[in-house]
Amino acid sequence: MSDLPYPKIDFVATPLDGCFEIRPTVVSDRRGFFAKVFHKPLWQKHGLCTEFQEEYLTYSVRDTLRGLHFQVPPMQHAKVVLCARGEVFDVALDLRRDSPTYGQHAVINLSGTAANAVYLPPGFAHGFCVTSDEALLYYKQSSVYSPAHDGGIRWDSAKIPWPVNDPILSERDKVFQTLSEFESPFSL
Ligand SMILES: Cc1cn([C@H]2C[C@H](O)[C@@H](COP(=O)(O)OP(=O)(O)O[C@H]3O[C@@H](C)C(=O)[C@@H](O)[C@H]3O)O2)c(=O)[nH]c1=O
Repeated sequence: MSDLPYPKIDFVATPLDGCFEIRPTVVSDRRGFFAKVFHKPLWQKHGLCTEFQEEYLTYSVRDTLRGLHFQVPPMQHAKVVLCARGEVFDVALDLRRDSPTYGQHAVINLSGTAANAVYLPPGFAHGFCVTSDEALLYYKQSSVYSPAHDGGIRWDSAKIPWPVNDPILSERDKVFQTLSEFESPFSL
């Protein structure tokens, strides 16, 4: 018996080491579709974290932008983000100070119909912008939420080609430090 999952899951490397798009095979029939995202042995084979401390959902309307968020050490975490409904322009920003891609980002378009997800290792900031009328995002994180370690980079300071110029932002997200002001506590 094969140890590979059915339906198949593809791991698409981004230019940022350790950050992946996870693409499940979507199997459709008259009822709708089935897609398997998580398969512990295969995630381990790709070097991904498989032990998570929190899972949560967020719902957002079109043009909402949340981010760019991270938790600093010792409460840093790996994060998995899946768009269960709608479409988002999702961004991973490398904040590992000794990384050859420090300050660079990857864009992954997530959608509820593709059932794809992004895996961000520790040392990344995450954000997204909603490009459909509404979007439901499902997260897994490898450490618990810690307000004292929760931080961010201002959304418009990292040369990210966001699909909106005037997004809906939280008051907190409007006033984060810029990427150039940020002194990274993350290492590879
Ligand atoms: C993230 C988080 C927030 N909260 C609280 C704090 C606040 O009262 C309320 C909403 O928090 P925020 O405004 O920070 O939520 P939000 O802006 O949606 O934060 C999220 O943004 C995206 C981009 C991510 O990557 C997530 O990990 C998370 O940081 O929920 C928790 O209780 N637990 C949590 O894990």
